[in-house]
Amino acid sequence: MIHFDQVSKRYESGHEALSQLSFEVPTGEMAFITGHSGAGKSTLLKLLGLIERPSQGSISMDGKSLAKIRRSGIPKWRRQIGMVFQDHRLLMERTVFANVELPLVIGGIAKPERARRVRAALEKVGLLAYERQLPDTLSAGEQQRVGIARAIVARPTLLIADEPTGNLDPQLAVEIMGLFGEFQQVGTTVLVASHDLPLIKRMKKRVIVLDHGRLVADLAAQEVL
Ligand SMILES: Nc1ncnc2c1ncn2[C@@H]1O[C@H](COP(=O)(O)OP(=O)(O)OP(=O)(O)O)[C@@H](O)[C@H]1O
Repeated sequence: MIHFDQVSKRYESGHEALSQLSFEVPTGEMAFITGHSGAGKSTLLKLLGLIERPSQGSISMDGKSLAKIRRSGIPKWRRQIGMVFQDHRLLMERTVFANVELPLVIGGIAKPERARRVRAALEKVGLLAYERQLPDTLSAGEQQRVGIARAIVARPTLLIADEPTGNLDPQLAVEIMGLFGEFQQVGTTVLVASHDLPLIKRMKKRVIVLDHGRLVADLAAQEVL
């Protein structure tokens, strides 16, 4: 269970990106975070990844307060979270295999186990045949799938994705969102920031709507028409 309790985030510029945000996401649920540009979607996900800290309020996951995690504990925290970005942030001079392997290297997983898990993750996103290639020989959609494989390879309990389909054509976007749905089906909690309303409606998952940093609507999956 993720719990945001009266969370506000004011950047050093003085801008309040999130205001008194409270909501819960049960373990294993998939939810979209939507809202206009600047509504605070990325900020919300950054708080979960401990890329930013709240100015007020508290965030917890499975009863553990994120405020208690110090700087030295951040790498360990991030190992249980998979993060996907719009600009996938792949290492272009490393192979697809090496990119996906990276979180496992950082996590100290032994080599044979790494190879097994990397191949399982690549198979999941349909890219096993590409493991020796460099990312820039792949299409945009394929590169995004490498980013997703990297995010799930360490079997995170929480997957967060910030506009993961922003650069993709509609058909590819549907496929990528479908992949997130599959991860949810195997028990991962999935939070996706997106402003692609037609695609969100199609997915029929919970939708949390932000407006100028405030939560203005929270629709259960069955309310999404
Ligand atoms: N590091 C920062 N310093 C100052 N202000 C910031 C910072 N990051 C974000 N903001 C501001 O906070 C507000 C929320 O930004 P955020 O990126 O969370 O919105 P968003 O909903 O993800 O927008 P978009 O859809 O355009 O990515 C915006 O007004 C933005 O300019």
